[in-house]
Amino acid sequence: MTQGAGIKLKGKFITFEGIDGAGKSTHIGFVAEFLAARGKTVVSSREPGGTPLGEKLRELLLHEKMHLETEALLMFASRREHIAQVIEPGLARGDWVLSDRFTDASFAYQSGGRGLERAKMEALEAWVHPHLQPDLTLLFDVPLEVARERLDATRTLDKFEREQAAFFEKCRGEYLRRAAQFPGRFVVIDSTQTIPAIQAQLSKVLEKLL
Ligand SMILES: Nc1ncnc2c1ncn2[C@@H]1O[C@H](COP(=O)(O)OP(=O)(O)OP(=O)(O)O)[C@@H](O)[C@H]1O
Ligand SMILES: Cc1cn([C@H]2C[C@H](O)[C@@H](COP(=O)(O)O)O2)c(=O)[nH]c1=O
Repeated sequence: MTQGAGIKLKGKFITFEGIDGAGKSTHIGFVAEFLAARGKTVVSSREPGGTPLGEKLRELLLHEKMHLETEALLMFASRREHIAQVIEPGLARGDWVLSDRFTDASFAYQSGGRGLERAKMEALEAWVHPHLQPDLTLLFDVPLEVARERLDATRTLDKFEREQAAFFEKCRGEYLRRAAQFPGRFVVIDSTQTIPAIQAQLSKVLEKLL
């Protein structure tokens, strides 16, 4: 059970991670329906974003050039608001909170991809959510050529999605490093599988958490 500082958090917190185009957003709806069908109240959200202020920060983060440390700080500013307004109130009510990305994305993108020292990221994490970690992190893992093909087929690319292959290799590497560091909360999903095969795997993982 996730614990806040002195606050009993009764719900469960599940995060969805992966490089852009890995397929995580595709599966959030499935997980929400799976849990709702089993009587859970589900809150689905995303980062950066998830609150009115967070969505404004998202626009800046996805479309404006900025210093790397500004980018990291704004990611955590959006997160602080998201935790205060959405994540902790939801968990305190006993809801299941699903977030399309959380702090692992900052490690993957700002540290892995862009090279910001991990110690700075750890300091921000310790400041912004010292007592909160996901109960489960689903890491959708794909080779970046597959992710790129999926993105190119579907949308206009934002600032991150326009990055070069080497950037995404480093993001993916950092995600996999964190999955190895925290095996108790990460489940790595081979996202080259078909959508039904992934949903079957997700069902088994979720059954264990119910
Ligand atoms: N397992 C899969 N097989 C084939 N296509 C998939 C699979 N998973 C997702 N897709 C397709 O790939 C595209 C990107 O998926 P999705 O938007 O879920 O990725 P994402 O990881 O959330 O990307 P981003 O982080 O950039 O939002 C979508 O068109 C989706 O239908
Ligand atoms: C939370 C978070 C996100 N990012 C990046 C990762 C993605 O490229 C975008 C968000 O877009 P999505 O389509 O909603 O996945 O933001 C990041 O660099 N650092 C973070 O902490």
